[in-house]
Amino acid sequence: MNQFVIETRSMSKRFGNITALDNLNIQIKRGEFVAFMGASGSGKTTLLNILTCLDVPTEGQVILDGVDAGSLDEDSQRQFRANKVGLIFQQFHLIPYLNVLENIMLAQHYHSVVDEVAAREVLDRVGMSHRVTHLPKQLSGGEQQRVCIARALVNEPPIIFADEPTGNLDEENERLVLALLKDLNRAGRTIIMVTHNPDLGRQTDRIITLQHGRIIKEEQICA
Ligand SMILES: Nc1ncnc2c1ncn2[C@@H]1O[C@H](COP(=O)(O)OP(=O)(O)OP(=O)(O)O)[C@@H](O)[C@H]1O
Repeated sequence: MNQFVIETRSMSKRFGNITALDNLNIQIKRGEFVAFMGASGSGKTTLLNILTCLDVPTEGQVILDGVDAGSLDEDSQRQFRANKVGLIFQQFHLIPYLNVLENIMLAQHYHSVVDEVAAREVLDRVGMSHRVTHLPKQLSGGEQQRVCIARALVNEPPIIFADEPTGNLDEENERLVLALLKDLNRAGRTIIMVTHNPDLGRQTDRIITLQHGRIIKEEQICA
């Protein structure tokens, strides 16, 4: 098996005459926890969109779990997202009129089969089993993010993408969410996190800093 779960080869993305990503060669090992950092407009979101098959590069290759993403049709891209990827967002994106348990079961429904026991188990893992019948608006930001982590986990994806996962949280919840991500990483999941926060970045294995769509710095973090 290829040791890299994600690889980009001379990959660029242009929007008209704007170069959002410029000739990127990135290799992420299975089980790594990597932080992408960089100022606003440096290309982080564009990169995440491409690595999750929501967008395609203009040039170069993206190899996802050994498969050339350029060779995937739309259906296979959807399957890749459903089977391999869990997404955690800054803005949570929970369905407001579904309760906590239903939000998790909806993610199961889109993936395969609905299994209430498994849904409750994953909520237990993030410490949210006492809030299953609450609506998202009845939860604090930290609690909502824990539900999002449960939703990202419920289908057991090998790769988790977290886009500013603590951007809307206070320090205590930031610590809690990061601890959860670290636990998942220790359990073998690859985690790719976009963050503006250098303190968070330093708690991963590696920080890759982008500027104007290029890598300007890579730091290996020693625990
Ligand atoms: N759909 C688009 N059309 C045109 N230009 C775009 C599009 N998406 C992104 N860009 C441009 O590409 C560059 C990179 O944007 P991107 O959103 O990836 O940056 P970012 O690092 O995620 O920024 P932020 O931290 O503010 O979210 C910017 O110059 C942006 O204006």
